Amino acid sequence: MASSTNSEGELTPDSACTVWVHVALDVPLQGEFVYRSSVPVQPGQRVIVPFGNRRKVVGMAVALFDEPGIAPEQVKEIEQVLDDLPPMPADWLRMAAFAAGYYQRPLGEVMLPVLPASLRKISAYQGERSAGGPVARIDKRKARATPVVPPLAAPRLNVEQQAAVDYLAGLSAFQPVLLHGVTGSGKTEVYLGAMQAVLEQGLQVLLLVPEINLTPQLEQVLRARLASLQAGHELAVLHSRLAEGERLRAWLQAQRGQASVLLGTRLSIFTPMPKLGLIIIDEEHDASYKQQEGLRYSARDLAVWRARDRDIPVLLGSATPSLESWLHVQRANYHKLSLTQRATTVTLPEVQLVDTRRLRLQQGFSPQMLEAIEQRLASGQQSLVFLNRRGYAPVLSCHSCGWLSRCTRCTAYMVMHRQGGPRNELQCHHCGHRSRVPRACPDCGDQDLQPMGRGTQRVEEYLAERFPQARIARIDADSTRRKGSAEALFAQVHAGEVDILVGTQMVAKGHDFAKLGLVGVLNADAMLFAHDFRAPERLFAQLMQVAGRAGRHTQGGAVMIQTDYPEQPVYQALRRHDYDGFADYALHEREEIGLPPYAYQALLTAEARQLAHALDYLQQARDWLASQPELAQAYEAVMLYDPVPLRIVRVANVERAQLLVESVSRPVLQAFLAAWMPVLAQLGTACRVRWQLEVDPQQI
Ligand SMILES: Nc1ncnc2c1ncn2[C@@H]1O[C@H](COP(=O)(O)OP(=O)(O)OP(=O)(O)O)[C@@H](O)[C@H]1O
Ligand SMILES: [Zn+2]
Repeated sequence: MASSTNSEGELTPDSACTVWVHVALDVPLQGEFVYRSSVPVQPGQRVIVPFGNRRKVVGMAVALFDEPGIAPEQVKEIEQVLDDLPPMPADWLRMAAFAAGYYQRPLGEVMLPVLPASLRKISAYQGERSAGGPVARIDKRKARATPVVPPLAAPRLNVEQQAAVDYLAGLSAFQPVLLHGVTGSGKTEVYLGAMQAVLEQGLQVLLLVPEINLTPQLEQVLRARLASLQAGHELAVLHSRLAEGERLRAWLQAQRGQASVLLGTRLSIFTPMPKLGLIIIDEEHDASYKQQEGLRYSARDLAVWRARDRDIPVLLGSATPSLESWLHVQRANYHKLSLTQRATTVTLPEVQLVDTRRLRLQQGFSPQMLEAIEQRLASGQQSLVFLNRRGYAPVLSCHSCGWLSRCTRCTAYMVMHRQGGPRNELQCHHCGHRSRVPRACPDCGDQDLQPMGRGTQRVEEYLAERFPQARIARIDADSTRRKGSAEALFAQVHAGEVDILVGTQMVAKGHDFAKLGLVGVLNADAMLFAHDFRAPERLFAQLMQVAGRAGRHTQGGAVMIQTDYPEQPVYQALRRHDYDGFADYALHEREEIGLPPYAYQALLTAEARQLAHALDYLQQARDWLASQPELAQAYEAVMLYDPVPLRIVRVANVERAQLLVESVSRPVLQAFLAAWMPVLAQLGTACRVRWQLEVDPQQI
């Protein structure tokens, strides 16, 4: 007799015989793998199985069967069932299955990589140092004591905030809510208010933020607020910079229902939370919610899916909502709540466009901007200079022969980075290649090599020269590489130890700087004419966010944007703080051309040593549909564009091309992609190219 299963698909305890198990493995092969087990195993349990000739891997049991479905003698035995955790819950398995289907990835490539690393490492379970497995080890270790935070009561909410909280507190079933609040309107207080109502019912809250850098400030507020509530509520924080042990601990707190609130970046969406009652997504428009490698999921979209599946409300907050969410509001799929006023000051900062066409700039600065910085210095306020380009100069050039610092491996320039004298470097921001700055031109030997253009380092250098009395700090990916350095820099700004802050988009979002009066934006036009159709939307959001850092706690905040194109609709809408106007304009344009959110896209990318091979692969993938009259008809609503090289076609000596797939119908697109995947895999092997398919690409 084969083993018997009860109605939940679990093995009944008395079954001693073999059971056949589908196991999802983190290998790039579609489908699950069949194993046998003579000990009880349940779906959602991790198992150690032999794979290939000698390897062993951790997999996830996803289903049990009475029959193997293939010749039983080919089926290998599960080596160990890991039972240091209860099986992953059913809703978690459903979400993983949905993500695998929607993003066209093998189930194992979804389920395993999203777990804390030690839960899927053989060495954590077997061998001398495994000591009962990672869960037992972490449970034995004492948690690092968290600083005790003095409790902080909520401020008196204003009318709009209170109305938003009241509405949210009245929800108990699935309902997506868009909280559209101007910068500094106190969206965080609405999150906290909504959260409190859910916590009082003994439920858990998942709060997603786009950036690690935003967690410390929010974490502090959250701790203080939780401390002021009656019941002892625990907060867990999850992001990718955590050490492995810390990550596992936070994950376990959430998974065991001990943490009432989980604050985290996009990967937290995959954390099991048994009592989940509310999901909040801060800065919902932010591109960081989209994972750019491996499983290319959108944490925002999965959050809405998860909320629907769990039948709970989901709150999306932003000063500049994505056009996707805005359209959902127009179509009445999402309920909209608005905060139209700033919480602490009466007015939004004045936005001034500085027309740079006829101006003489000094190191990129207009006289107006320099004067404004000077005035703020005199009055003891901070200024933020925003430039979305790190390094010293984007390219180095030889004035006598025209040599430029090209990367030998990419179709891109090497960026000059100044680290002092002989340590000055050229760095390729695409492949990571680094080299010394040459003393003389490699082509003609001339010693007069000049940096062209400017990045944050050079701006910082110039400002130090121009305002010797000012305390200047720079925050970008370079200045914050060491763990803790971003926190330290932000703390300096908050403490008022900085007069002028130079930064990239890292400083643009979310931060609540109390003494910041002026925001100056350099080189905004660079994004205006980018090829991506989302460029204006992104530019608008970014500038609106960075502008929103000004004058949050003092009157008279001001924003200066330098541009050669002041008449562009993006800038005009910014001047008026007119998100609605911009969104209507942009949506109208998208509808006319049939672009997202009015259409759905997927992007097939191919990589090869030679561009022709990549293009050829894409062309064959495209031709496949045309060659099947029946399918071509069934997928009439799917449009396959011509294969094209990427704008930066070569990176690290690999040539890249892409093919865009589009349809007005999401289900039709999904069905087509599922049918197309095996063809892509087959062609990929035949053409020897690396390929990947991205659903809902954010960058094209
Ligand atoms: N009701 C209130 N009374 C007094 N202060 C408030 C109130 N609500 C919020 N604040 C304060 O207003 C400031 C701005 O709030 P918050 O950072 O939540 O804005 P936000 O809407 O998230 O803005 P952004 O989109 O720019 O990040 C904070 O310092 C916050 O403490
Ligand atoms: Zn390179």
